[in-house]
Amino acid sequence: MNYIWRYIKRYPGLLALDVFGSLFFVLVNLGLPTVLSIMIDQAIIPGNQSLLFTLAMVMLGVIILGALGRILLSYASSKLTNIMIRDMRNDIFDYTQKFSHEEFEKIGVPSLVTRVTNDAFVLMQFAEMSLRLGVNTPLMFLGSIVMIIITSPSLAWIVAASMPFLLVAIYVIAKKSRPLSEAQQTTLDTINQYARENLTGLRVIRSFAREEYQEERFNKESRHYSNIATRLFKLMATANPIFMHILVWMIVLIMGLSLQPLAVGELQVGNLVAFVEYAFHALFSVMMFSQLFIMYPRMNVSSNRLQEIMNTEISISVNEDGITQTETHGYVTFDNVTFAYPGETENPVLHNISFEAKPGEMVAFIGSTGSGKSTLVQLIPRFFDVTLGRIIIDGVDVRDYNLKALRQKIGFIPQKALLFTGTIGDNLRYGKYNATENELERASDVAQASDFIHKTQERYHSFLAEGGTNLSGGQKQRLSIARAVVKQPDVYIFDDSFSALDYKTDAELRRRLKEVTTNSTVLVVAQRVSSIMNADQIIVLNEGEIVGRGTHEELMVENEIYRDIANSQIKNPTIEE
Ligand SMILES: Nc1ncnc2c1ncn2[C@@H]1O[C@H](COP(=O)(O)OP(=O)(O)OP(=O)(O)O)[C@@H](O)[C@H]1O
Repeated sequence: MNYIWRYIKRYPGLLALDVFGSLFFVLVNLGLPTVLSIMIDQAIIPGNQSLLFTLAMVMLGVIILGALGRILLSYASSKLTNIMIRDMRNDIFDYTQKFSHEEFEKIGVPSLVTRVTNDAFVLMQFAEMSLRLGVNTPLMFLGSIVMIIITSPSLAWIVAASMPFLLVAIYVIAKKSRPLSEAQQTTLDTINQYARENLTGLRVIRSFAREEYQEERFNKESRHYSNIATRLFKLMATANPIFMHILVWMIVLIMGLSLQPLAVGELQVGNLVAFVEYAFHALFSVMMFSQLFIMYPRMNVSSNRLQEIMNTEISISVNEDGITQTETHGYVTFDNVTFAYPGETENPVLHNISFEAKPGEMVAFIGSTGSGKSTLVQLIPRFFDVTLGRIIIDGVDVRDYNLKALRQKIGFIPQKALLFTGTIGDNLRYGKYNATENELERASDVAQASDFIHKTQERYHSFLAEGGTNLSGGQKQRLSIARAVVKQPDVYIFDDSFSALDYKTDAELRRRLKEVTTNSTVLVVAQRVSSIMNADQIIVLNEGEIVGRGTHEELMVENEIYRDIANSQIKNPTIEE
């Protein structure tokens, strides 16, 4: 509730309008039974036509005012909830932008999506309901109780006696709904996860002919969700008949016990009608308010899930006041770096890594799969922070930089090329939004991407489908390399980014890259010896440790692991450039 209130109180004007609409609505609705009572007792029964007409006009006026109050209330509550949810979603989105990989892994991307969409929607429903019912139902209840006592104190106990039945029913329903709501949201996370996996992994699923397995897995979870939802709906559906039952019994009791006071003239017919109406309003207010109470656990679950995002501590801060300028550009030093993935401190995946690289140099990393090559280079832009030791760029520990300034220095080309929806030009300008077409042309030329770009009808204006699915793996990799070249970073990091290229293109691309990287440091993770044999320094990793370093020629003589890797590949004649 606090979480919703934090957003709603930002708009006091709309909140005041909501309260005003509620007050108006309550006053008008409390007035109606009294007008009706006067109408029956003083106009209809004595046959006073002119008073009847006057009171009918008063009633019409009251009804119109009531409708205006309701319109005002609906306007204020829906506008306020819409603004609230917009602000809430924006805040979450902005906050998650600052998340490091650790935070994303902790919550999980599918769960984040469910939270921002579904959980936020639950909060929106609750907020709208609270604004619509939160003020007018308690007021209506109190007002009705006062009017009940005024109208017929001798019958008031019947209303009081009905209340405990109503309150117990509300409590039981709310209590039972909480675990169901929790289970519902968690199941939705899993459904979302399966749907994502299914859509992104469509080709693999089809090639392994595992559609049925996927379907079964998805259907199972879907059935589970549907079962929970049905139980929840059934529970909610029982609420209304129970409430109506209590209401009807109360009215029957009032009618039965009113015969005696009516007979002796203690009670007028009009008063009785007004009394029944006030009793109805009192119970109905509790019933309406109970909807909030019943929905509260569900809202609470969703609110906790959203607050969990906002309360997640960001392990790698943006460091706004960090260093933004350095004298040199591109000097990289690993000083005794040890790294363990968060939560796995017992088993570091990198041990005591030290090396240096300077502008104009190419340092390459090779080793068996899982030896820690990708992890090592991901520490430079601080996707994760080192556990022990330091990484120094241009004389400054990476943790002391303003994060944006640090990443500005780096051109990271990931293992899996990722492009965004938009034109080829938009994608190439991702790291330098004001790059000219000439710059794009040059970068594409270096990245061996010009040929296929020129073959497209609109060249740099050609549209790429989501994730670049209308391109081949090699084309995506070349565009991803061109994107980094456009940025002209101080440090290039190629994380196995040549793997989808044929040997000839790979060799030509590396030759051309030299032209644009004379003042930059190039770090290359590779599986193919041919991609790195011209490196100034090759670092051989094994199980997270450096087990060899030197040039290709030196390592071929001195290092058995390197020699084994190279020999297994040199059997392929195309390796020779
Ligand atoms: N996000 C992660 N959380 C926990 N452990 C991880 C994570 N990513 C990688 N690892 C582990 O870290 C080790 C090194 O992985 P890394 O991806 O750096 O190896 P690599 O040498 O780049 O392998 P490859 O050549 O197959 O890409 C592996 O044992 C891997 O299981």
